[in-house]
Amino acid sequence: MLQFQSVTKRFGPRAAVDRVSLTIGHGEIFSLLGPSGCGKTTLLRMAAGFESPDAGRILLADEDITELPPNRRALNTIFQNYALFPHLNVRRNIAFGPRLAGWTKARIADETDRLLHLVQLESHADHKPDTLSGGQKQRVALARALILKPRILLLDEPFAALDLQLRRRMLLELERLQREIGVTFVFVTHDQTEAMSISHRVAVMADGRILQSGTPREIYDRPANRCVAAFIGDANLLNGVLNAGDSGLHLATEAGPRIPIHQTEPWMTTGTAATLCLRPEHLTLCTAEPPAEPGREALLGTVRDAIYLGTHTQFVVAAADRDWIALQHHGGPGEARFLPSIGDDLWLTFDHRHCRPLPNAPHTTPPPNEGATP
Ligand SMILES: Nc1ncnc2c1ncn2[C@@H]1O[C@H](COP(=O)(O)OP(=O)(O)OP(=O)(O)O)[C@@H](O)[C@H]1O
Repeated sequence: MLQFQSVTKRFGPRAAVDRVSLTIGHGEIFSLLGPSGCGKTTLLRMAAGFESPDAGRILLADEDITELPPNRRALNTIFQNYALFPHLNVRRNIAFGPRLAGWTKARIADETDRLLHLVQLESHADHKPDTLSGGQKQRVALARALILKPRILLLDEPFAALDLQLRRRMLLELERLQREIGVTFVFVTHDQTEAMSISHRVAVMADGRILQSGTPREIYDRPANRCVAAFIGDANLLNGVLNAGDSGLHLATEAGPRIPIHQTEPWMTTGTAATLCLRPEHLTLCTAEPPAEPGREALLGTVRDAIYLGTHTQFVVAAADRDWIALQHHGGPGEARFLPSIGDDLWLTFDHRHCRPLPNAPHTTPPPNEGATP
């Protein structure tokens, strides 16, 4: 549906977007995720036609739109500040685009009613924007964009100004709309929870480049490099070096554990500095020293911190000269789980199979025309 082909945009000497290639499919909810200044908005503005690339092409349903002005592109953009007309009521705000496009009165009335129903604002049709809540304004902005039936809706941090509960409701609403009308949504966000919870696919950006694109699960379970692992979710990231030993390639970490590598990848050469990624839920805490087991690591440590998270507690455990993050589930009713207190000595164990060796450099593994997928 929307394709970026090696797109670059410079502001002065610096590339805000650097040779980005990306394909977004029809009906997808796709998120561009990354830290502030990584180029997400610039990429979105180029799709909308508000910026033009210095190099590369942008295609919409196979048509080259790189040089098309914004009003000739079959897409619509919603920015964070809603941009509703304050002097028009909700109904007239929604009907504004169709009026300008010269639709008949009957068609405008029908379609406006349909959209009011879709965003569940029938009872507010006569209200002015300044009497609406943030979430209601956002729904009007959505209806106003959707009435023109864009093939793609671009949303730049649309929910940033909303509180957590409203944001959750809006995300559910968007998912419902997507199911009902099949529009392709492209989101820009720096909020990984938002991106991971709603998107079919996510592209993680840094420094104008796409580090990885894939489903939220792929990105969480198989981050392409250290930078992605650090940005998405909590992770224990251990520095190390790849070494060839008697039993094959392994990652010797500064913290001590030597992790055998069973599946080698092209970047894994002896002497290469690398990172070991171990997610907190894969660490187990126990009071007694566990029996030695091949493929399982056990370290003696001390609890330094505990954060209660409702269903889980997150522990920070000092062991082998570093801090480890471990997530312990509280278990169901009647289940007695080991939940230590700050200052307790304990054993921290993990399985080598849950350790993921990652390249340190961000751009080591991208395939030719796409962000790096695992
Ligand atoms: N019109 C402009 N003129 C000069 N530099 C710009 C312009 N627009 C963006 N930039 C620069 O390009 C880089 C990428 O900006 P962009 O707004 O795309 O980032 P972003 O990832 O959307 O950030 P944020 O999440 O903070 O909005 C930044 O370094 C920014 O300062």
